[in-house]
Amino acid sequence: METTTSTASHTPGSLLIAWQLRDKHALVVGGGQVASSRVQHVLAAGAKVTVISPADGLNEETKSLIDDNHIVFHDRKFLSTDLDDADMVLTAIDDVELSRHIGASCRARRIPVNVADDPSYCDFYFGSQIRQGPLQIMVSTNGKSPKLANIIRRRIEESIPKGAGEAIEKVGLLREKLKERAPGVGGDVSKRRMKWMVDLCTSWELDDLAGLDDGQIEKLLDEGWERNVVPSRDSVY
Ligand SMILES: C[C@@]1(CC(=O)O)C2=NC(=C\c3[nH]c(c(CCC(=O)O)c3CC(=O)O)Cc3[nH]c(c(CC(=O)O)c3CCC(=O)O)/C=C3\N/C(=C\2)[C@@H](CCC(=O)O)[C@]3(C)CC(=O)O)/[C@H]1CCC(=O)O
Ligand SMILES: NC(=O)c1ccc[n+]([C@@H]2O[C@H](COP(=O)([O-])OP(=O)(O)OC[C@H]3O[C@@H](n4cnc5c(N)ncnc54)[C@H](O)[C@@H]3O)[C@@H](O)[C@H]2O)c1
Repeated sequence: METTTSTASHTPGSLLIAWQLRDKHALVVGGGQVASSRVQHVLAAGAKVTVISPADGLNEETKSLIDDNHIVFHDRKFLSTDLDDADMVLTAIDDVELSRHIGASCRARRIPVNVADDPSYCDFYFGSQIRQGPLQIMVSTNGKSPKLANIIRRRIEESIPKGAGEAIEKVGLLREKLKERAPGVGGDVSKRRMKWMVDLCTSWELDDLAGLDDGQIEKLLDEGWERNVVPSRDSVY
């Protein structure tokens, strides 16, 4: 009898988004190794971070994160009132019952929550992450295999072009200046801006974009944008 195999998954995936957490309140419950990784992730997103854990349960990394950053730290066990001003909750405690209780309370209050290692209580999962300046890459296996996410992430990391982060930074700067020269949303101005940016990004090498300084950015705009052409790298450098 013939059998068919399929690699297609019938369960849906997850929504991959870059969540803007700047100045929002992120509550981390726990102070061990997993908590320290969560704290680093939410700090990198510019969140206002609160950590709840008895001080004698903090590992060295979490301790230094608390010492070196603007983190509100409460040296005690979790209280339900801790959820009051939280925009996001991350639990990383070695108490499954309490973790689930916190997960369920967050759901009831519609606060997005991640309960480490307990997928059915998570509104979102963490993934294996790469950050190089403004470049952010996350590998998710949608809960199927965190270790493989880690391995695949390392391979991707090795293959990222060297100047990628710097190139993105410079193009970001250029786009800001371009929007100052040609402000407005939608319509012809947007169309022209987008076409010019696409042409520039596709015709220049990443390294050349990465090497742009402020003066060259101005030159690119004066001689390129204003004349509606994409100048060669050599004419700008
Ligand atoms: C990616 C990473 C991000 C991070 O946490 O920052 C992450 N787990 C990492 C490592 C890791 N976790 C585990 C191992 C042991 C080996 C293995 O099982 O593979 C290793 C590897 C190691 O330790 O080396 C055990 C584990 N994890 C979960 C369960 C429960 C279950 O599967 O039911 C169990 C079984 C517990 C048990 O058996 O008792 C659940 C989750 N772990 C997730 C994320 C979410 C899904 C991610 C995805 O979609 O792929 C999800 C669903 C929820 C969440 O926690 O957000 C980080 C790697 C970061 C990096 O190195 O780059
Ligand atoms: N997703 C992952 O990558 C991953 C990896 C390893 C472990 N885990 C899970 O994450 C959880 C935490 O792992 P860990 O290695 O950081 O644990 P850990 O034992 O090092 O730390 C537990 C922390 O919880 C704190 N804590 C305990 N009870 C508390 C309470 N009532 N209120 C506030 N804080 C409290 C302790 O002070 C301690 O800081 C475990 O449940 C583990 O299964 C997840």
